[in-house]
Amino acid sequence: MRVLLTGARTMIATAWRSDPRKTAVAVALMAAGAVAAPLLAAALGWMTREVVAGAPGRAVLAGVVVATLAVAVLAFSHFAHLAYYELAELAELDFDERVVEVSNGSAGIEHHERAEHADTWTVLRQEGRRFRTGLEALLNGAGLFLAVVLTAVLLAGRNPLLLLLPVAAVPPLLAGRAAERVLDRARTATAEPTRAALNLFHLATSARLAGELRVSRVQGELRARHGRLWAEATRGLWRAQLTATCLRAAGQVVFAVAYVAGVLLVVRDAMAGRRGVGDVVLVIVLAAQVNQQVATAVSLLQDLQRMAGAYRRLAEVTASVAADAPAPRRGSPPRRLHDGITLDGVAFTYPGTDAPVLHRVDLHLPAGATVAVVGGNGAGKSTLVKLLCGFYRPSEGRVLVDGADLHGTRVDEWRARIAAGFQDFVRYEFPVQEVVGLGDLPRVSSEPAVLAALDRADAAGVPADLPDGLRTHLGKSYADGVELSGGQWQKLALGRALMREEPLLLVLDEPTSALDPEAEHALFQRYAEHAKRVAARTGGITVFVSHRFSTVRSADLIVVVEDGRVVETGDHAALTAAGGLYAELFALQAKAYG
Ligand SMILES: Nc1ncnc2c1ncn2[C@@H]1O[C@H](COP(=O)(O)OP(=O)(O)OP(=O)(O)O)[C@@H](O)[C@H]1O
Repeated sequence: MRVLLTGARTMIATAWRSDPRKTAVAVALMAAGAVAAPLLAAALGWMTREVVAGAPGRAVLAGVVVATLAVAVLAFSHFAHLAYYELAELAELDFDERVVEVSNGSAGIEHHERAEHADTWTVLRQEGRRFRTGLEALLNGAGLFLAVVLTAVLLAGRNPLLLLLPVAAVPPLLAGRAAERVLDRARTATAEPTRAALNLFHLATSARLAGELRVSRVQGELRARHGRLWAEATRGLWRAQLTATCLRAAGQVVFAVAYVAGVLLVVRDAMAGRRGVGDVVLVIVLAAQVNQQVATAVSLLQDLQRMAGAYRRLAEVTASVAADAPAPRRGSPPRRLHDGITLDGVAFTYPGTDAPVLHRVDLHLPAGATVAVVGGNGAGKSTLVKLLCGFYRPSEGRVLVDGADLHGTRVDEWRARIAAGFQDFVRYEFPVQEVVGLGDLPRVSSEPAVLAALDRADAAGVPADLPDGLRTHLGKSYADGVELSGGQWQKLALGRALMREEPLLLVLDEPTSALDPEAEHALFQRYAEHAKRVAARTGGITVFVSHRFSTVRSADLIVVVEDGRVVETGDHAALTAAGGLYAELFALQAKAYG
């Protein structure tokens, strides 16, 4: 209930903040439309009385009132709908913005990785779309409340026993709430197959992946798996729908009995001469409205509960993201590195898993060095990079930046001093200028800065080949958007990573996997020279993760990672002379590339 009230308050406050006049008009129209219905029943009773009494003048007047109220019942809610349509859009936008804010609201990325949060995110993304209904329900609910009060007053005036009619509306309401709880549980329980099915649907309809799917001829298999997952989710939801429908029907039966009893009561009063025929008409119409009011209340309650459920989930996620947040940090990163970055006995296990991914890593990355991290798939290279960026805190040990624990350093300041290019990069569907410029937000509009970054990334040719150069809009979401090749997207992403000119730490986690080995090698050489010049001023470190040994041979320090352990470190000459894993793998790759 508290969540429901909080959700309702938040929605109304959002609507009021965004447009007080429209909110007031919507509420007023809704209220007028709601009270018009019981007033119509009263006017019908009045008209009947006048007709029976043979008073044509008053009967005509009553008829005009009846007609006016009948039109009002239809028209008011229609106009109110127009008024609150825009408000509902704003409420939905507000909710979406909160979800985005919470999603990015912590320094780390733990809350995205935890399986127990994944279901909540799935439901939240879907529920955001239903917010329009939530606000409508709220406004309709306020109008309904007025209508119920007026109806109760009119009924009590005919026979106090008729007040039991609204009381009989309670069981359907309770049944409706129970039904919604059943559905809510089912939605959470089926979130996993729903998410998996949506993922398969996305794979099977993505233009980017269409080629691979055709070549590997897995479309049929994907369709079958999608069908199975969908059927599993639907089965769970259907069972819950069945239970919910039975619960609601049981509640409605209770009211139906009370309705029949109420009408019989007033008919008996009329036959005994205690009531006129006008009162019978009034009660028959009003009692039917109570029925309608109950049905509306039940469905409104469902919408409101659904909205409250979405707010509850949002509150849970917000609380857990806040709980994941580290204690306030005081330290600032140095302006330049003197000693470098040290991993001191670092071990790491991903949250929600048991198996350690890094085991007691001791490693020193000297200031000003270009460092290459090599190793097989799943060795732990990207995890190492994530710890350097401060996405996670090591489970054991410390990451020291010039001797100061990274955990005690303000994350936002550390992030402002580093730059990164990831294997899994973002494809922003913006103009090229922004796609690259976003790597250094304050200079997002600076053309010279973007051109220089593209030059460092050896990617100046990408905009040069596009119809509007840096102004070319990218991506398929726009009619005039241009689609790039995987390698071109990757080059722009690399340019973005190189926007910051003097980072203390630049991590490039396989940012060139779509390039051929020679291009990658040339790029690394070129960038390493630039990095050396910058490093002389700032002591900045460049960490390059790659599978290709030919690329990394000129690095000052090569770190070989295997099964979560650093097994060798040194430069190319030292490592080949040592004749260990690096020497073996280097020789293997050299032979393979001829
Ligand atoms: N978010 C995660 N949650 C749980 N385990 C993870 C997560 N990310 C990676 N792992 C596990 O950690 C191990 C190391 O993964 P990591 O991505 O660091 O390897 P990598 O050396 O970068 O591999 P690749 O070269 O294939 O990219 C793997 O066994 C992987 O399954």
